Amino acid sequence: MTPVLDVRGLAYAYPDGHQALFGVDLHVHQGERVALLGPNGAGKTTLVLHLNGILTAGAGSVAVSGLPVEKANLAEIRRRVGVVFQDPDDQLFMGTVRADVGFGPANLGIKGDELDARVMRALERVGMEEYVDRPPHHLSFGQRRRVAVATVLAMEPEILVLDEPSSNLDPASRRELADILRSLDVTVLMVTHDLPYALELCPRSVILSGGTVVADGSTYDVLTDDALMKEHRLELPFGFDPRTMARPHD
Ligand SMILES: Nc1ncnc2c1ncn2[C@@H]1O[C@H](COP(=O)(O)OP(=O)(O)OP(=O)(O)O)[C@@H](O)[C@H]1O
Repeated sequence: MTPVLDVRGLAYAYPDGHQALFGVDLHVHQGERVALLGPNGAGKTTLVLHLNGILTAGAGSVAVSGLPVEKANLAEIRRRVGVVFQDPDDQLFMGTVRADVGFGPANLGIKGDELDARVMRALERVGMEEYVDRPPHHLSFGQRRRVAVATVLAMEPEILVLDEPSSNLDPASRRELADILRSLDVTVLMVTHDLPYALELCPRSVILSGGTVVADGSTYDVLTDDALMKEHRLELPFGFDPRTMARPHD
């Protein structure tokens, strides 16, 4: 089966010469939810920026459902790969929630009732349909993050990539977003430092460290490998022990 996301030997140096990725391999199949973990500066954001062609591979390749991420395919790649950035304000810039969520599909030529239906469907999936005619800047941070997820869902992507989805959310909003993400029938790659969130949501975790993949396995196995965790500066929150938790993915 062709992976939804197929990263092979990806290497990248920033223009200043800093080599951020050294031959990364990552294959994600349809319906998987995968956490991308790793210490600060590991290269996680650099990797994510290659998935929808914001950065171009120095060496190696990235393909989404068999389509190479390259200039000629960027419009289609950006429809297939929905990236939810850490700061929702990077994604919301229109006067109303409706206009923001409809922006991407409208650019694909969708209009009228079909556009309205797409917008409402995406907002319903994140529980924000009541806010459709509100200005995004009047919403709370957690509500703006949900709308940012809806802007991406409205494109009906094949893979949803989330950068730190739980950051700055209160515990109830964090839980509600987890419920939303679990309910979506979409492949998910989630960059996070929130290890309990990774355990709760993602059966599989990949650790990126120093620009290379150093572990790829079940989230439970990764988080309970004390030597691996220590070596790559990953720490569980005080008092949190996966061994004593219900194992959500068994
Ligand atoms: N524009 C840039 N120019 C030069 N080097 C950069 C640039 N952006 C990032 N880097 C470097 O590339 C490396 C990887 O950075 P990246 O942002 O991908 O890490 P990260 O894993 O996402 O970190 P964090 O967890 O802190 O968000 C770091 O050493 C960083 O300093």
